[in-house]
Amino acid sequence: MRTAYSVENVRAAERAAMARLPEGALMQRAAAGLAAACAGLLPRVYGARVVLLVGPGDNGGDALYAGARLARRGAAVTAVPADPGRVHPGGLAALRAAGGRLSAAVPDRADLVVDGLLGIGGQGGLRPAAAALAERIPPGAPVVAVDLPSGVDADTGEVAGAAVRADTTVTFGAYKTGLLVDPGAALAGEVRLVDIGLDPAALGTPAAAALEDADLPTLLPRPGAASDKYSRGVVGVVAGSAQYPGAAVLAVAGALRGGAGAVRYVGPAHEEVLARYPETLVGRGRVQAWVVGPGLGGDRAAEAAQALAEPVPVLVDADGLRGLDPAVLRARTAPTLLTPHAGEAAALLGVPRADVESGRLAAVRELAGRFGAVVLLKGSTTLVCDGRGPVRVNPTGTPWLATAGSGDVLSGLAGSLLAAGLPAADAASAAAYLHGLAAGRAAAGAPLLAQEVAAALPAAWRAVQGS
Ligand SMILES: NC(=O)C1=CN([C@@H]2O[C@H](COP(=O)(O)OP(=O)(O)OC[C@H]3O[C@@H](n4cnc5c(N)ncnc54)[C@H](OP(=O)(O)O)[C@@H]3O)[C@@H](O)[C@H]2O)[C@@H](O)CC1
Ligand SMILES: Nc1ncnc2c1ncn2[C@@H]1O[C@H](COP(=O)(O)OP(=O)(O)O)[C@@H](O)[C@H]1O
Ligand SMILES: [K+]
Repeated sequence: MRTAYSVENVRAAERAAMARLPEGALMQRAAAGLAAACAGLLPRVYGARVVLLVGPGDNGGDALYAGARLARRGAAVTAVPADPGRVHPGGLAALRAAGGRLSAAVPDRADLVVDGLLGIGGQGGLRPAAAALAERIPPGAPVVAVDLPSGVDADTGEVAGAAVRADTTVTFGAYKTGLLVDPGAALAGEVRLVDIGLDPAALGTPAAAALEDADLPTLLPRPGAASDKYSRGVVGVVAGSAQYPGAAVLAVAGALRGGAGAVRYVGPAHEEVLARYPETLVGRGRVQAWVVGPGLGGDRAAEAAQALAEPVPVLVDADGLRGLDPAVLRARTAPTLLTPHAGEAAALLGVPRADVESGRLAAVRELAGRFGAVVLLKGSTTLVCDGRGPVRVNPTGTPWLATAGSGDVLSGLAGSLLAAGLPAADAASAAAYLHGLAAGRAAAGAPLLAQEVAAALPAAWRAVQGS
């Protein structure tokens, strides 16, 4: 599990480390890691044109000390301060002593740009002087962000106004939440973590976590020698309509690949479902989890209400989410998993869709709290929140997944894992992980059909089991 921490917790761990280390040691470690990463990105350090964008705080200090190291190896280093009256004095002296120079304007050409405008001390959108420098980055120059791309909120990934788009982010001591969640994650590029000697215990509880391949084998169900189809779990799928029969087929496809022992389909599209998947049971009966919503069409609160009245885990998606009553969900004893995309989340919260897109972390937390449910918020970074532990951020996937029906496959898959007995947050995050992995493999750089995501699930499952 890759864990990320709040600024408050990172600051606390830094204070604890600083108390036992000589002054400036942490910044020197950060600068050494940063300089090494920059050197690795340059074909040759000697003679390379390196531009440092330098903010007024310690983030600028890191950039200046790293610049000094590169200058000592023969790079031509130019530092451009956002505020010439506020520059880290020690860093500036080090850069000057190493032969680096200061400039008021961003040079037109650079082999590497180091963004040291703002780190975890950034508040709100970039102020005009910093924004002006960010906008002057020479096109095509690789950009390395120091700790996080300036303009990205470290705790939420939110961006208010201008921000730096980095190819690589070198972050210190611990991942910050904003590096995992869009839009911040998309601006961070490849994130590298430099160990500066923070005590993991001093970091406290993570704010966010992302599964890795190695986490999956312990989460995914595996039938034992004595298993039968019922003990593996039966998942019921209430999906599809005359208008959207395909949603039923796709949700059943996901469910069949998800580890339950049997899939029971309830709805009008049974002929289409059976034609494609004769393995499916048809009609109501006992289940260990319900999936309600994909392709139901219109306002179908009644279907959702019927499933929610049973004391088994229920996943509610798509049309099933309309008009959901928080009081009904809060009164349930079995887990509820909601899987909205940004538009559905906005409708549930009564806010514009753009607010959810720009504040995904806040939205998923608010939904989980308000509905007393586990919430999987779909999108470019899928988030899972159970209202208690760290928010899970899904690291797999591809923009090719933004194709009709792929969410139906995800619902079936997650519901199947619920039926197999996984806790709702684990079912949701494991499903999102496998779904994204399968999509990436199946797309391989070309347009993707939702049914191909379902077909690629077994290979994704095998791949993580072998990790
Ligand atoms: N602590 C440690 O042990 C270690 C810390 N390390 C490094 O320190 C970084 C944190 O440094 P930091 O605390 O000095 O904050 P930083 O990110 O440089 O920004 C603060 C400055 O920016 C300004 N400012 C704020 N918002 C702004 C905006 N929107 N637009 C424009 N300006 C804005 C703000 O101005 P003020 O509000 O005071 O007027 C203040 O002057 C951290 O990310 C890591 O890189 C590493 O060396 C490892 C060891
Ligand atoms: N830009 C994107 N990058 C990666 N994945 C995406 C992106 N946009 C959407 N997705 C994923 O694609 C799926 C779309 O689901 P959904 O919106 O419910 O579509 P549908 O209702 O057509 O099935 C979700 O798993 C979502 O996380
Ligand atoms: K930065």
